[in-house]
Amino acid sequence: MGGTSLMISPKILAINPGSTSTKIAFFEGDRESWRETQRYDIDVLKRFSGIIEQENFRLEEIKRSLRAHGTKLEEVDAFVGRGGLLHPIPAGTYAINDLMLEEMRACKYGVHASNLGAILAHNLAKEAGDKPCFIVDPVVVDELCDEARISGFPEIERKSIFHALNQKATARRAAEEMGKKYEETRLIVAHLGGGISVGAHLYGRVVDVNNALDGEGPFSPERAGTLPVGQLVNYCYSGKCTLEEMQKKLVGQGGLVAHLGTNDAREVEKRIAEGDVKAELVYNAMAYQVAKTIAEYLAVLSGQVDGIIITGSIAYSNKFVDMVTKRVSFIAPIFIYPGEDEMLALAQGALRVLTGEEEAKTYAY
Ligand SMILES: Nc1ncnc2c1ncn2[C@@H]1O[C@H](COP(=O)(O)OP(=O)(O)OP(=O)(O)O)[C@@H](O)[C@H]1O
Ligand SMILES: CCCC(=O)O
Repeated sequence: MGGTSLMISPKILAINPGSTSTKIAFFEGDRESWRETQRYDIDVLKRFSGIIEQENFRLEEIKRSLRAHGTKLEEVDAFVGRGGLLHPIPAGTYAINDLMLEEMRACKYGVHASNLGAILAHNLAKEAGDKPCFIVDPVVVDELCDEARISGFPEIERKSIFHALNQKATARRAAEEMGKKYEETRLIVAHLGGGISVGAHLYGRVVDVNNALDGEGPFSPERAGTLPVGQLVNYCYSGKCTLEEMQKKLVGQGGLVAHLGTNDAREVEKRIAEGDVKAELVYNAMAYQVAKTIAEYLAVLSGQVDGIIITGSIAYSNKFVDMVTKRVSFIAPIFIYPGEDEMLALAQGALRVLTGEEEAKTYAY
């Protein structure tokens, strides 16, 4: 990959692939010049056997978008992609390397749309003239404390898989609002999206967090969350469904989808407003589980918490946020940051390296 010389206001292209879309944003320094969300028709995606097979298709779509915005590939100084499922790693900005690309392509640690982030960023960087390319705070960021790794079943160690990019970015933002450095704060961050992750941030490290991809934590619009394990085991052996069906029931078709047939929190609120009692109970239960998980981390942080951050798209809902905050506002001041700004977080991660504030880390496992 190209060397990284110090730059004042580098032009950065950030790429964030989701399961049915790719978000692209172009920055000069940390100022966004344009952004686009490319949404793909489900019938078009069906032509591909999996996420990785969509590489060339998405690449061409990104180039089309660059042309439409009058941005030449060669004028981009650096490329940054959302990182996917890799070996567990500390937080930070990583230079994209061959090992990472190989593992993402092979889906060695699992299939996730963000596996394409590094692959797309690398392709574009090469074509632009071997420019620097990075991933930032991928979903496998692992800063768990030793105790948090231990489950009561020695064959199974707890893992850290969560919305690291947005959790870290919003934690930094709250710290700044408090006039402190992120590394000086004790925070609890709840990311409420299609998946839900709640993390305990102790002086800049996420020392405990629910594994949002693997049946831990609150249930979410699409995921089942923590389940009574004995009943789960019995269900798995009941012959009622195959392994693949079970995996889908836990991630993708769990949570609100399983109870109410929709993953859309806005639709659920509409039904509640129309008097749907079941929708109300399930939605209340999701908020109850989020609040309960936040309160668990009060103990992780020994009762000293500077702030609770509520973020992700469901944080746009005053109704849901109120249901959570009424149970946890006794703990610490609440910061509400609706949505996520993963694009800015990606650009800022690249920028910290390009301006010399941080050194790019090397992925080597
Ligand atoms: N304005 C809003 N008010 C309330 N809920 C919303 C709003 N916008 C989106 N949501 C809900 O947020 C949830 C997640 O939607 P989103 O599009 O953010 O998914 P995602 O990007 O796949 O999630 P993740 O953050 O886990 O990656 C959905 O249930 C959606 O209905
Ligand atoms: C687990 C972090 C990302 C996701 O929810 O898919």
